[in-house]
Amino acid sequence: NNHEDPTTKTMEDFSGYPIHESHSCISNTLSALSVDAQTLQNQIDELSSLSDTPAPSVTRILYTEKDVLARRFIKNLMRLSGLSVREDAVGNIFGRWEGHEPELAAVATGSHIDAIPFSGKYDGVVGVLGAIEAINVLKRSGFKPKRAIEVILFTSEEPTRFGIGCLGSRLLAGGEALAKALKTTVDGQNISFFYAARSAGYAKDQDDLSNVFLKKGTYSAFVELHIEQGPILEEEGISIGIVTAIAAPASIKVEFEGNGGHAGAVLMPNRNDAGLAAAELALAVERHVLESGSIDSVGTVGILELHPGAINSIPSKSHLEIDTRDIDEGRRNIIIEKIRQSASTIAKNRGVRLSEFKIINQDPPALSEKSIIEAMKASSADLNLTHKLMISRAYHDSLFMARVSPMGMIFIPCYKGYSHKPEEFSSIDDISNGVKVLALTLAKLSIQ
Ligand SMILES: NC(=O)N[C@@H](O)C(=O)O
Ligand SMILES: [Mn+2]
Ligand SMILES: [Mn+2]
Repeated sequence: NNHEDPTTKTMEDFSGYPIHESHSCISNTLSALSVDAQTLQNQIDELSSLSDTPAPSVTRILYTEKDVLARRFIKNLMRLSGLSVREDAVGNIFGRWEGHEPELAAVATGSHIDAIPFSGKYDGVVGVLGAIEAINVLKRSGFKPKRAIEVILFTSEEPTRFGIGCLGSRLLAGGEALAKALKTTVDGQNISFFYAARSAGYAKDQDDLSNVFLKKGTYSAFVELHIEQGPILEEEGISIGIVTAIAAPASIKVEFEGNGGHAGAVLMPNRNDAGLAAAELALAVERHVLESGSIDSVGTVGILELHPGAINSIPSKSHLEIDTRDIDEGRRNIIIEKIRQSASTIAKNRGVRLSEFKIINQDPPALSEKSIIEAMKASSADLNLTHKLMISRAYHDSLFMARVSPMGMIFIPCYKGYSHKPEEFSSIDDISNGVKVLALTLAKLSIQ
């Protein structure tokens, strides 16, 4: 063993990597990285067919029949890649490639396969199928990890069915409050979380989800590959985005109740219209966001429902769901307070009752780990791929994995930055570049 050789010693001190092991195996790996692009594209296309809406749109909601079929599809691919597969009580799925020092904390990667109504086939999916292919790439190159590498399929990154995003990763990160809340959580059809989970084969004999919580130090690093969901990389012709921070998301549920009544017979001065209260609040959300004076503040009313929802009946109830985000948590919280104030002012002015103003989640932003950013930058450089540092305005499971593990994210370009709609698209070349950077980054992190 060549530790006696002073020059080698310094290199090891300098890089912190055991020279012989790292550089040689990484450089060998580097030269042998080949992505099976056609197979990967076929898998993306096949998975997109497991949808409750017609192509090119994809709709795949948590614990539905299509979701269960898609989960089976992923588990098969994990097994085909020689990974040992396990699932937890809410359906987070783990595929493990054992390392030659299994007692060390593993390196993890992963994303989600659930898709909001009428969305595209790349959001989340690239980070799951791409992660499995990244392991295939490393295996093909003859690389042997020291730390185990795990691919995670996170349950319900999208908030569609039970109104809370990143349900699986929040629980992995020790979401006590969420575990408690899920005992009484129902979806829009009044189906309980546990009934739905059991119909999909999860949460068999228990509703105590504390065993989903990850033990501290389970992972030494977590890296997620994802489409940018913005136009920057495509516009600037850059291949790889290295995420330095993830914006802080929050969501609010609001309900107004008024008197309702006949659209013809009730005169305007005698109305307490819950629908107009909702409309006024929606515009107030936009105003308060713009008042922040920062381009980084955003606010969306993505759900606005009126009851009874009849053209000739004055809305007696209205339901809004508000999504507001910012990379500056303080600035976002000021917006939330302004929205709360407006809701009660509007209710008073219009003589309707503010029957609910509930903050569903109000999460802090997350910062990527410096050493992982360095590993992603070095991997991109090693692969001669242009790259830039950027922030994520969309949230991801990484936002919560950052609570229990050093975190990093790799972005790839997507067509016009489209996402959450059927026109969402990333080329297989861009996806393959992302898979290579992910593979090399996982290799570097797994020999640390
Ligand atoms: N990445 C992504 O689309 N996450 C969403 O759930 C979101 O709303 O940001
Ligand atoms: Mn999404
Ligand atoms: Mn996503």
